Amino acid sequence: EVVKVYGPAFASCPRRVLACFIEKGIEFEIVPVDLLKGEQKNPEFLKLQPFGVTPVTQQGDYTLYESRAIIRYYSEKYKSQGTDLLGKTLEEKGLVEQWLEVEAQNYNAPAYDLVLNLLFYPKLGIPVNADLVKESEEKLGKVLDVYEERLSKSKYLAGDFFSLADLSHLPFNHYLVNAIGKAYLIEDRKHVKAWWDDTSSRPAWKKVLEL
Ligand SMILES: N[C@@H](CCC(=O)N[C@@H](CS(=O)(=O)O)C(=O)NCC(=O)O)C(=O)O
Repeated sequence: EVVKVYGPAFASCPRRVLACFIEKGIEFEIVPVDLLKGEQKNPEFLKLQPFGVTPVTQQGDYTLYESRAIIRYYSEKYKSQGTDLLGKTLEEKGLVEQWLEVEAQNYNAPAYDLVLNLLFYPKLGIPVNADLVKESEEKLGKVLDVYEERLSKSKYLAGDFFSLADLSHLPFNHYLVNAIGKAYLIEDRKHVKAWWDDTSSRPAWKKVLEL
């Protein structure tokens, strides 16, 4: 049954879900939500997502929000098709969960603050918080130093297989490298760069960028 994805196809968290769906061959339909008009704060939308952010998914009468919960649920539901994104053994699954949490708890906030300040605020005429940009850049650099060490021993974050943990980084890595002039954070780290070059060249991710 087709899964509805509420959210703009350019936004990072909807893209996290779309990348998963394309890797898994899950049929979806995008329901646009105009963030610049603040549609995500409409009463209708808040009924779906009380925090007023995108994405939300609906399949039949099953509604889910929080992009990382969505990709975990659908990767499990459709584990027998498309790319295996969860790992095979319990130990592999544990490492996928660990690096998904590292992304959500350590990588996301500094990456999000950089993208918000350097990409979206200028478009919305909101002043850039230069101190926060500097702090976020330093914080993200330290996080990526940990990734560099891990990726010097392992092709992907959870092991020798591409997983949700790697996929979860695609949207913000893409903006760092291609939209806000912070490519050096990725490209000056040999193994992080190799990881980015490999994961961003996946056909599924290229399809997301065409949506
Ligand atoms: N934790 C949420 C975050 C979702 C989120 O912040 N979405 C942003 C867009 S983006 O970060 O994915 O680009 C949004 O809808 N922002 C609208 C708003 O903040 O009003 C998730 O992972 O789904």
